[in-house]
Amino acid sequence: MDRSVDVLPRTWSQTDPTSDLDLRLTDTCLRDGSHHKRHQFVPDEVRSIVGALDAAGIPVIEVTHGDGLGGSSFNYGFSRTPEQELIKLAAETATRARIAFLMLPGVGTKDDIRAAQDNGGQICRIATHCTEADTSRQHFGLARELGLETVGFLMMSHTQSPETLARQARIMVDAGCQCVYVVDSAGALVMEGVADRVAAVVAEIGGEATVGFHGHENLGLGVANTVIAARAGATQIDGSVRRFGAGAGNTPLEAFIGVADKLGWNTGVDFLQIVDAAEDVVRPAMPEECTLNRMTLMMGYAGVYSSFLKHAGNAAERYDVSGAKILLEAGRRQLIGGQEDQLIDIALMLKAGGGQ
Ligand SMILES: CC[C@H](O)CC(=O)C(=O)O
Ligand SMILES: [Mn+2]
Repeated sequence: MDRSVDVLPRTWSQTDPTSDLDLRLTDTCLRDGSHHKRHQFVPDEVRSIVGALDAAGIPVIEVTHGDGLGGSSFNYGFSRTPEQELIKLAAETATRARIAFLMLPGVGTKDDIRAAQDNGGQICRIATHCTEADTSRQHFGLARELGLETVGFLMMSHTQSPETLARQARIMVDAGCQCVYVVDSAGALVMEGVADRVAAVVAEIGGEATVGFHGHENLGLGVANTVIAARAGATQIDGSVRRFGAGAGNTPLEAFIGVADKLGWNTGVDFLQIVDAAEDVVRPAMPEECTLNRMTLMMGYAGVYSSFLKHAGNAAERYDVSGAKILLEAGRRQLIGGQEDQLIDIALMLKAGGGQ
């Protein structure tokens, strides 16, 4: 059956130099969505989500604790099902998709990478704060030695200039990274800010490695930012079906796929199938929709790491202070991943009448 749908007239895109892009998509609802789910995925959810995304043609599916390999802990929240078990299930379920896993140096270890590969993971994504790429060297080295495909994540990219990001991307590529992502962890970037950063990274590493973009929806710009990232040269694109991710969620992948169809870009994903998967398979696994609200908007506005949302909400409730004010102060302090405990510090300061 021909499932193609009529798309808008392409008056503008006919003159667009990027009108025939081949993009490789990664769905991250089983990793970034783990933050939203408080790391409570169960095997049946992984089976059904991987089955549906794989059938629709999503080429890469990321599965890990939200904070990456080894993230299940008191600090970040314990996984209901061990992540290695979920990676194994995902790999057994996928017929075409490759399974990716994430690790943050210092949270996971090299042994975790080995175990993830033994369980069927094929793509090793190493995430560092965007000024700390040098901490990823040994992990890229090991991943390449093991024959894994490698991806680097420069998190909180809004905090640094395009030139700094390009230099950090160079460190990752020299260490063995095959694709560097500009990661808008806080959903704080506004279109040109994405384009400039992606373009600078492409100028530095293009020809040796590809460039990716990972967006968050905190200012409602996930799809727009991702489109402009692709126009600037990003060929690997992250998103989460139904936005299932931290903060207000990730770039909604099904919406991006529809937009890509209209622009004549190739994703290899069947739009009608992915829309059904979003509604019938992914949504039921979500505790609630990922929405724009006071807290998530504040994250984008103040530039706060999306995975802080639940931690800030917990601190606000526990100390009976404004969660939005906690986030504003977290943005002012430019907190980075691993500093979740400072959210409690901020809550206590607000409770004592400080920072009001
Ligand atoms: C804790 C890792 C983080 O969630 C990675 C990521 O998706 C991001 O920085 O946006
Ligand atoms: Mn993310």
